[in-house]
Amino acid sequence: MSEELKQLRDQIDAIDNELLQLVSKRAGLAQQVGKIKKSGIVYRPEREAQILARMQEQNPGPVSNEHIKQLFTEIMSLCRALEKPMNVAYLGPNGTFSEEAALKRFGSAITGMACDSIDDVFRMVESDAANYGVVPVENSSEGAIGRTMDLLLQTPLTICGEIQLPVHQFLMAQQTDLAHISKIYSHPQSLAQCHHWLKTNLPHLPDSALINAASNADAARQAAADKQAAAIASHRAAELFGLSICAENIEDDPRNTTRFLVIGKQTVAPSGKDKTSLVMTTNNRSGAIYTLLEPLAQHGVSMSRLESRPSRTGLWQYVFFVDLEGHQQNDNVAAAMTELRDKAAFLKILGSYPAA
Ligand SMILES: O=C(O)C(=O)C[C@]1(C(=O)O)C=C[C@@H](O)C=C1
Repeated sequence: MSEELKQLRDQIDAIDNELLQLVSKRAGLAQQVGKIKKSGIVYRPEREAQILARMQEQNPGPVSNEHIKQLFTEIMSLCRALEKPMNVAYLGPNGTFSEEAALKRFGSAITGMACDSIDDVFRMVESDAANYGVVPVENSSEGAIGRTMDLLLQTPLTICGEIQLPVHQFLMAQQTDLAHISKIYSHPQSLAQCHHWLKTNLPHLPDSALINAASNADAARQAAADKQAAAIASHRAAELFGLSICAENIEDDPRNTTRFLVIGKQTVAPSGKDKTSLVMTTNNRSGAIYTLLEPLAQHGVSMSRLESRPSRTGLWQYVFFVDLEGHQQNDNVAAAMTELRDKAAFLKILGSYPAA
């Protein structure tokens, strides 16, 4: 070993020793914080969001902000687990984007609970079998996930956070020669998201060779059992099922992103950069939606999302899902909510939480 290499490695060893001492000291402090928390609620999304924002602001480089965020998410994950172990439910099986979203937010020091359906994720949290749930709510190219929105309307749970996950799709099979692929399994949304790529790169495949699977991970499982089949799924699914990657990032829109919500039983304090989600109905008079949006404009509250869903209680009646900038404890949002309560036929605040 050259003298220069040895000196550099000696410095890295010394820094690792210091890092270990610092991480252990931090974990000890988190344990003390855990003992002070009388409510028993360990996870504080607003505090974690503030720490991550500060670390990214102060990041001197050369490590990217994305990697700094991952590193500190993982540090907080292990500190949290020392305060109290946490169960997080998500749409399974393992290897789905929902699992990836859960790990992105909570880090790896959690017990993941893969559920069979979005309904089951809600049920697990409602019955206290899981502390939190992670559910998809919208995709940038395919739109809203209707089932999640319908369940949000009924549930007593609150939204405690959001996760934006860039969705990269991979074509995977037991071998990498595209000419040998005679069918492709995937979730219908993923097949739709890769439509153009499939037509261009696998023109020999008829539409009947594109087979719907219950999830992308299930697609990977089926491809692992059939030499002529491929699957479109996440990179993690390829690892889990021992498949080779034939093509990467095959989604038609490279900005393709899915937004997930964290659902739980707590109200989250303001972080300084928050969102508030609510659902409301009009009294069905002409101009009624204008009446509902007017208080927002008057109090200078910006709306980042407006989505309508059939109400299921009457033909051509709708419920409106609205995301606002700000926390319900902020003066302008609170004032707009007070006015909205008078004007809306029904209003439910789903939660305020740190903006992703
Ligand atoms: O500050 C707290 O409340 C802590 O419990 C510490 C800590 C952390 O590791 O910094 C851990 C869990 C919480 O979600 C927030 C922050």
